[in-house]
Amino acid sequence: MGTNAKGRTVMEVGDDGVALITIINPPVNSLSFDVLFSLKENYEQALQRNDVKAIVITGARGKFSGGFDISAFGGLQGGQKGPFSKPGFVAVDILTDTVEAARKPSVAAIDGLALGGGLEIAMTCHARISTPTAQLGLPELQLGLIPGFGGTQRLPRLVGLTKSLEMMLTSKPVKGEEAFDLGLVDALVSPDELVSTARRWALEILERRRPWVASLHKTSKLESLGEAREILKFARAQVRKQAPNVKHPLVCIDVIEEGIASGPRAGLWKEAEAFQELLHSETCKSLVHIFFSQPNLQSRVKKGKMTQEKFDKTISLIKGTLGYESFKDVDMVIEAVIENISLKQQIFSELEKYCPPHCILATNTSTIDLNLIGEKTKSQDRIVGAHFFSPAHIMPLLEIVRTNKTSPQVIIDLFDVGKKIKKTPVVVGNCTGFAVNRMFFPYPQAALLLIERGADAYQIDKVMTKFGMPMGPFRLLDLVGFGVAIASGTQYIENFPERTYTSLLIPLMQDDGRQGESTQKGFYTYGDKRRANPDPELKKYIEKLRSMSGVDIDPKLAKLSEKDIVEMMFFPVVNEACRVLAEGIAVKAADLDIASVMGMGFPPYRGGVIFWADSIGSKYIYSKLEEWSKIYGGFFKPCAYLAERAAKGASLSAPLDEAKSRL
Ligand SMILES: C[C@H](O)CC(=O)SCCNC(=O)CCNC(=O)[C@H](O)C(C)(C)COP(=O)(O)OP(=O)(O)OC[C@H]1O[C@@H](n2cnc3c(N)ncnc32)[C@H](O)[C@@H]1OP(=O)(O)O
Repeated sequence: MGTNAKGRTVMEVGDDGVALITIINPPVNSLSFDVLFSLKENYEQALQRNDVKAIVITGARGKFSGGFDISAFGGLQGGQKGPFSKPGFVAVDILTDTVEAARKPSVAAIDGLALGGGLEIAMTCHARISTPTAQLGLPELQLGLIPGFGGTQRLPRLVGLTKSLEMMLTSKPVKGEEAFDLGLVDALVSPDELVSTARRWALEILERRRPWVASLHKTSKLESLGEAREILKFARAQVRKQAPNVKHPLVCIDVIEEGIASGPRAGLWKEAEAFQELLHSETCKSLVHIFFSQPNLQSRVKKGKMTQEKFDKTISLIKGTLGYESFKDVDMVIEAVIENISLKQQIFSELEKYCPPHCILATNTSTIDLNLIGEKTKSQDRIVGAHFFSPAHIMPLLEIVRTNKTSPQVIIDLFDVGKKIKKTPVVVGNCTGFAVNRMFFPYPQAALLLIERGADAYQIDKVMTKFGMPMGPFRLLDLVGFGVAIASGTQYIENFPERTYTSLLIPLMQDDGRQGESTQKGFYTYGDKRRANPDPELKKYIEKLRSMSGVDIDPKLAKLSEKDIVEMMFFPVVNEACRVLAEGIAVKAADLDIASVMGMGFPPYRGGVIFWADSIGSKYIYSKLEEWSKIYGGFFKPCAYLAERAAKGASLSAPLDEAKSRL
């Protein structure tokens, strides 16, 4: 997890009288306590030495710094004390009163990354020189925090309020080129000229041939207080709409406002206090857990819009064909036809005939057991699941499914392809639904169970989006289409009959020509711009269903609170996730957390399904499921894993010693 090396800075003083301080803490030169102490020591020494006229700060191996060492948050959250737990020690004592206020000028020489605390150090320097491709940003909000080393005060003063809000609230970095246009950096140079230019620049500042700017006191880019308040008001409204469940973006806006209204030093103190408080929040703990659970983050950081040129080039690489002739030279095939076992079996027999013997034969099935798909071939060592999530160009997860016959080389090659196409691959074992769909199959089923007994479909969807899901279960069923929902539901009925809730509502609606969004009618009706409108006719189908099945309205379910809905929707998901863990389909709980966030859109600030469940406690979840299973049947019955953890009062994520991993 994170950086284990403690890190340091080194200082070399050149004949030109410039002290070059280099941050060294691979792989991203994060700012551990040791790095910060060493930076402070070297800085103080540079200020004292008579042979030092100016200072340049840079990072080793082409990376300025990836920011504060995130792996140290755990210790701080656990109550670790030290100088850094004193609010303002770094932001005010070191960076503002020592570096920015120094009698000797400093310049930051930035290549690779200057993120979070890294950029905040650079902004306390009196100028910044960057390479055109470096990434500069304050991504702290993606960790449930706000910038803590003065970033909330200096960024608005360097790039203006609107742009700084955008950079902080979206956590997206800008490239050196854009940073130059914005005024965040003072010059762009190639990596081999970086340090020499920065040295010269620092001396020119000393000689007053370049401006000596303390960013904290710069005012030229700031709007008047009245205008600033309007911009901040608009930002607050946006944040309340887009992220209603988290408070740190609003805290960030408050802190920025304090600096504009009461002066930057007051802003620094407010920032320091707010940072300490947010560090201990559940949101921060959840998002840090997600950060360390994912194998590759850069795709998100780098994600940007595609240029027309890149689009044209990409499209030109795609070739269509109606036969198998051209398959003789391919290295990998990913089959993605509908969920029909005999069709898939036929395709794999044909692929085996036409593709070369080394070719990887992958299927994008979301539910069907791979052993069945490959049953009619002799190539079972090359058969693997490459399960992308809809919409595939947006959802970052790639579930790589292996059977006990898939060769390790095939897994490694597919993993490599996954990373190359900027997905987050997670290797899972083979079973119906694999890890993600299996864990989430109770999600729409719980919703169907509830509405048949009197709950309101549109309220359920609303509560789920309020909880942070991208959409509720009924909107999701409309999106995937009733054909797919019935096909995958059939897989669960056949494989897990004792706990699959069988509802005839969707077939009933389908018989009436409703297929979901594709026919503009499902649980919702759809007008222009894919807008989903609640449909009063839904009642008619539910009543018909009740008369067919004999299920009555349950007065309790007809007036569920939001908390009840969340629990009845997600505890069955947690229950199935426990089975997935117990069977070794996923190796560790963190894989299910990341898979639930990246594959199903579970809110990252809740840390993933298992992390969230552990914040509630296995005992409570078990007792609720047990209670509901007595009333509503096997769908809610808690599994043995959950029962055991609840009995021991143990967390669900603690490593499993008894169950053997299938991987
Ligand atoms: C007080 C301040 O305001 C507070 C802060 O500064 S909070 C920190 C702000 N910084 C960030 O949020 C940056 C987080 N890091 C990233 O976005 C990406 O890691 C990156 C863009 C720097 C590099 O991406 P990429 O090249 O894909 O490499 P990636 O696999 O993510 O990271 C390489 C390793 O560095 C670790 N790492 C990256 N940034 C780190 C950080 N700030 N602290 C500790 N470890 C970090 C990763 O966990 C990973 O470790 P691993 O190899 O053991 O899994």
